[in-house]
Amino acid sequence: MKTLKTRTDLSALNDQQRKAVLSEANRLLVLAGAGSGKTKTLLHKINYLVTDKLVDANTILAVTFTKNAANEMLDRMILAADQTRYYKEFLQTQGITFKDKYRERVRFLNKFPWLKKLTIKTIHSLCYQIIKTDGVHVFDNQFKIVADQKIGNEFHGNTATETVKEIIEKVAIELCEEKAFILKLKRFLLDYYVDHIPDNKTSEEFRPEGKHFTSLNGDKVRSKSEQFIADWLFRNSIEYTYEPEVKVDKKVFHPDFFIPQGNVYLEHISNLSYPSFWKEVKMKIAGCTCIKTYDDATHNSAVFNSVLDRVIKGRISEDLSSATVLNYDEEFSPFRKELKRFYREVNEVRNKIENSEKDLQQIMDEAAASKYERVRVFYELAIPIITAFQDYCTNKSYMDFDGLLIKTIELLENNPKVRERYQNSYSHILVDEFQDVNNLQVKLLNLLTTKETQLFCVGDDWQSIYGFRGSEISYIVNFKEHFANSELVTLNLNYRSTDPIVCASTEAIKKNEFQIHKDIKAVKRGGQKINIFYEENEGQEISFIWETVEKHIQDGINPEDILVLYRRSAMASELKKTLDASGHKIQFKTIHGAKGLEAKVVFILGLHSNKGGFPDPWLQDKIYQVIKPSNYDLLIEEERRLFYVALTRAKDYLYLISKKGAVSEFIKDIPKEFTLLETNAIDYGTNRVFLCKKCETKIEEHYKFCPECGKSIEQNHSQNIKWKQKKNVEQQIHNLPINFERNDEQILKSRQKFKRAYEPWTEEEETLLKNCYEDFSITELSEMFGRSKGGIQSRINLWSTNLD
Ligand SMILES: Nc1ncnc2c1ncn2[C@@H]1O[C@H](COP(=O)(O)OP(=O)(O)OP(=O)(O)O)[C@@H](O)[C@H]1O
Repeated sequence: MKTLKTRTDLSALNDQQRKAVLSEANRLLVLAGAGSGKTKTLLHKINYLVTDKLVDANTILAVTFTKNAANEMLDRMILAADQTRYYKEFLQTQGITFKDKYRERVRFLNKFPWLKKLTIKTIHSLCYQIIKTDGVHVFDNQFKIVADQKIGNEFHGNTATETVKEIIEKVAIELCEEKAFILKLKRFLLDYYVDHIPDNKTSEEFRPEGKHFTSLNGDKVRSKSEQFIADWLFRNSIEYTYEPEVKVDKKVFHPDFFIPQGNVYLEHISNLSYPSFWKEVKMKIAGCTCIKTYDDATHNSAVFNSVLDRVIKGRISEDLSSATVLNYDEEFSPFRKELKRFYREVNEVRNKIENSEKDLQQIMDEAAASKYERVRVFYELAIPIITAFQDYCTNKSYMDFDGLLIKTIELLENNPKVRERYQNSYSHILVDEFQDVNNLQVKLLNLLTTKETQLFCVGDDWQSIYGFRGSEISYIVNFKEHFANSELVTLNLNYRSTDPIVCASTEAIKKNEFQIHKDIKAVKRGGQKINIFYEENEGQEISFIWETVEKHIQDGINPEDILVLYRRSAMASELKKTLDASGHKIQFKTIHGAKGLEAKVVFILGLHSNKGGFPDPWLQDKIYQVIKPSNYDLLIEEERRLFYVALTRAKDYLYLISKKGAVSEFIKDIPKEFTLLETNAIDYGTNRVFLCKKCETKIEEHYKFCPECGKSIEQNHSQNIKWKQKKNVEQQIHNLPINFERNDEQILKSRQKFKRAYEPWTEEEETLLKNCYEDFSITELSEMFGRSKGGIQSRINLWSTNLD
């Protein structure tokens, strides 16, 4: 590319990056893969605008998605401006706090006044400023921000002391003062989060055998009808015993219920009940009153209610109209986890409704028409909570993040003078992470720009991962249709990761249909292949990661340059505890939270196909489909983009953690040429499979030679032999008796991990260890013997010292 003389130093950019910086287009999309210098290009563009184009820094607005990204942008601008290199050294100082960074950032911004004039903000922060200044037309401008979590000082302390989650529970508690509501909520939690009644079966069909239905007072009963009776008794505050034992003539009977207040037994008759004639006769002889209800009546709950009113209430002397008031804490104390999940789902629904085109009434009508009881009841509970939440926030002058956008749009749409003022304020608008914009954000950008405004967007459609929060990947994929007369520059060199990581991630994402094809090349050639670990037994993954982390730290990698990523926080909790206890301060992040980050060593947890693994297309839940129908393939595509983001955080070493026999489809998508098989064998079905060390062909265990290159399995696959040897030793250890009876808490805990923790070594065990310890690593021995690594090592040390 012909180089144009510029005052800004653009020598650190490649041709495409420079083309983007120099472009005069009023609408430009810089489309790139991960690690290709999007942010770097955007920052050079700002420098170029101010230095070469003499644009007033006051009129430049750079929009980021997170506060951290805005701070990082500012830091990178300061680093470029600071010739003394002091700021670089400061940022590299170990242990500096967030506050230290903030103070130093402000000090440096004061040193470079033009930097201070720039507006580098999150989109929410920009809206906040607009509403604070001009929002009196649309809201109480003394409002406070309310967020899902406690937030820092982004809004100058103007934040509510309570979080969204706290308010949701608060208004729900108020609604629970009405008995019908609290009982409906409890019934919902019990049916769908405790008993897990599936959508596609009628309740009656659901596991008719065994006691699988939880009644409102927590008993497990055998059928939906019995649950109905138990619930009816509970609602009416009538005490009962479920399946009491009755002895008549040395025979024991178990009628369904005993109601002491009326001294009656109740037997519910269904086509699954055992013949009751004989039982009845015997009970009558014994003088017990036994009333019956029939399954036919249960098909209509109103009918069944009146049956119970008639047959039971008449026999009870006490006045039931003064039935007890139910207490929220008492009712839900055994179900806090389920309640938390329910509120989380209500909040997801609330967020989605705010971002959707539909209003509450429409959602309510569509939910009421759902053919699934679970969906109908969920909305019967959620809509009153969401309405009460909105009223509460208006009353307190609270605004949430989506509210900020909605009110700003309303303000700019309805007040042309205010809109023009903002349009004139910004001649250049630069947007980072453009792939994650949603309808509201694009609406806002359109309101802030005129034909003359330069809109410079950078993004990567492969990294669009906020569809679940309403972002629309189509804005980046169809940029030209949304922004007339736009131009496109593509960046296709990855500076971050090694060749196998770039190739593997590019191959993985290519499985998506909805994407823009890009030919990404790694600048760093060579590098270690991706390491896949297949866990065979519980706890192995922790040992593997622990040892690998230690190995990298010994090799000189800074623990802060090691990143553990996961789809859901629960996947990492055990590992985090273990590593924290070992004193290693490595970074743990959800993949969503790792956006924009990079690290030398990355582990991705939970890549298995079982429930709670990865991919996890949770939005296919029918509850969310009421707001916006989404098809399964598109949800998997978003999961795959999330996988791509995770893979591309790694600079040099990448470890994927999976489970033997339940390998995530995403791992199978990575071509074998980019992966390395370390500790365990892959289970592709019933046979154990190894990769030939010479040509990496899959070879089943029973093969004598590699069918591809002819390499002998016996010679080449010591792993295979070793595996058999290991199984043999494990079997022998398994057959040894456990001789130790102590049950201290610490020992029990340790036993969950190591079967023989604290048990004295027996002669047989010691002989076994002596025979095989040279063939295995300490970790393998620890797994085989069910003892800690320290325990094994000290045993071995003992003999070596004795030998000396
Ligand atoms: N032209 C270049 N020459 C050398 N290094 C570069 C160049 N462009 C970018 N880099 C380096 O590549 C790395 C990634 O850059 P940057 O963070 O700007 O990428 P990105 O595209 O925004 O990444 P992502 O979208 O994956 O978060 C950084 O370490 C950056 O310094």
